[in-house]
Amino acid sequence: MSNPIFVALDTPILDNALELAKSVEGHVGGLKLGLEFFCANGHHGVHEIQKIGLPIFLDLKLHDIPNTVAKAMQAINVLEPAIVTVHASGGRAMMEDAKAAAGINTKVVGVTLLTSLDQRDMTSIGYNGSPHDQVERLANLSAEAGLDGIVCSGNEVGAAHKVWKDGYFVVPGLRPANGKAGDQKRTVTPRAARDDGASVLVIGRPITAAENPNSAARSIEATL
Ligand SMILES: O=c1ccn([C@@H]2O[C@H](COP(=O)(O)O)[C@@H](O)[C@H]2O)c(=O)[nH]1
Repeated sequence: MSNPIFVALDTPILDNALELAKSVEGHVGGLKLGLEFFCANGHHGVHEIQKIGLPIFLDLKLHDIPNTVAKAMQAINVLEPAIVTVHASGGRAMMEDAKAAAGINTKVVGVTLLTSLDQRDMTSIGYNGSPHDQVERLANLSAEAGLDGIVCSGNEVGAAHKVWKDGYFVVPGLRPANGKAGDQKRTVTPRAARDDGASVLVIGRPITAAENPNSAARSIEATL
């Protein structure tokens, strides 16, 4: 079994991202770069991180009209990311065009409901139903649009797996037992998410904000 942990290198400073990635490279299976890093460092930054030799997950959460998202996808194909995110709430046509524009070896996954949102937040933005309902609805739509999988919290990944047997499930919002949730509202442990069928475990601050990121990554890996 390959290591499912993708560490989230959430920093705008390239040297810090490189240092973090090198400090944990033996204990993670991939490196996730998000908006903070990409806006500050662009393609050059991604190329530098790629030199470490681990798969790159570009978590750009694209969300716009289909034409714009497809063009953005074409513009990042040269980086050959292993995984790219789009917001599933962008709709079926947007997801279809995103997948059609992506490179053959890139998995395109749809963000269903951010792990920083709970039932109360859903109601305030006008979504009906529970987080489970929303994740299932957007998992079905993502599958119909031809995506490879979804992003959801560990609370829903088991149910999503049942409705999409061969889907690819990316799970952030992970916290070791007694870990600080911070801005995350739907959290589970990495082990629970793995047991419920997560394909990728996205872990940021529990590793990157630890006093010793290498030993934090090692001890999380040991729980899997
Ligand atoms: O629903 C989502 C989608 C993406 N993320 C990203 O995952 C990491 C989580 O970082 P932590 O420090 O482990 O909380 C971060 O890069 C988010 O942008 C998410 O948390 N939830």
